[in-house]
Amino acid sequence: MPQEVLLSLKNISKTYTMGEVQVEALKETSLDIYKGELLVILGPSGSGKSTLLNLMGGIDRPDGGEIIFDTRPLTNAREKELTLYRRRDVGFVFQFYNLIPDLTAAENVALAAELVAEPLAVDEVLRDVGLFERRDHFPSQLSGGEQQRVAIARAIVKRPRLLLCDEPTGALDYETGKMILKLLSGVREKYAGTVVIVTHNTAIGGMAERVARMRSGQVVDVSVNACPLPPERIDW
Ligand SMILES: Nc1ncnc2c1ncn2[C@@H]1O[C@H](COP(=O)(O)OP(=O)(O)OP(=O)(O)O)[C@@H](O)[C@H]1O
Repeated sequence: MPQEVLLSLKNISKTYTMGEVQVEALKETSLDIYKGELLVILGPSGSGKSTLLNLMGGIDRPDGGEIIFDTRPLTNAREKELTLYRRRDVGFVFQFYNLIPDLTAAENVALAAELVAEPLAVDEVLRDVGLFERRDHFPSQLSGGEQQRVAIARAIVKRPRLLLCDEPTGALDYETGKMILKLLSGVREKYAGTVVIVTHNTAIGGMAERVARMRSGQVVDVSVNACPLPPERIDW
């Protein structure tokens, strides 16, 4: 059965200008993301992974090319439309959690829930990530792994159609990193979402259904993983 495309990036370019210097972060590159898949994007530092993820999530706009979410073109969308896309359709998980420090775990999640018409129940999601008991703790009272679990809860409470994770294990030790990958895999199964993970850690590619590899601003290879491994079986 042909797979349906959720997000299509066609011939995307992005150049950053810093004073006199221009950095071509993406060079006419293309990638489709299928509905319901777990896609891992691998590449060395500076290859353009985060830039691509930010464009996917409507955080930034390309200089050239086309981005289509389902049937909606995002490339020339008005700012308001792009804001609604970010709020309703996309969940983000970043390397450094980005929680609001003076809100508790539950309040961080509840704030995100307010952005959408039909969120999941905050307490249910906190249970899913194993943090219900610590719902009234502030980020500074939580470990890195726990903060990342709150960040995942905050992302999925909106029931996003697309969950974008930028180096979600990058700041965590091996065991905690694996626990976070297991959690991402579990929430994806429970909520049947589409998940994209960007990382330089090639081992994480083992759990993906497809792996896209980036080099120097381009997706240079996309491969299908016939037997994705459960997160507990990957090693680095
Ligand atoms: N806001 C910005 N301003 C200027 N240059 C930028 C900006 N963001 C990214 N770049 C440059 O664009 C290129 C691609 O960066 P990007 O962060 O997308 O790569 P990456 O593969 O995610 O790298 P890393 O794994 O180190 O995060 C790099 O050369 C980077 O220095």
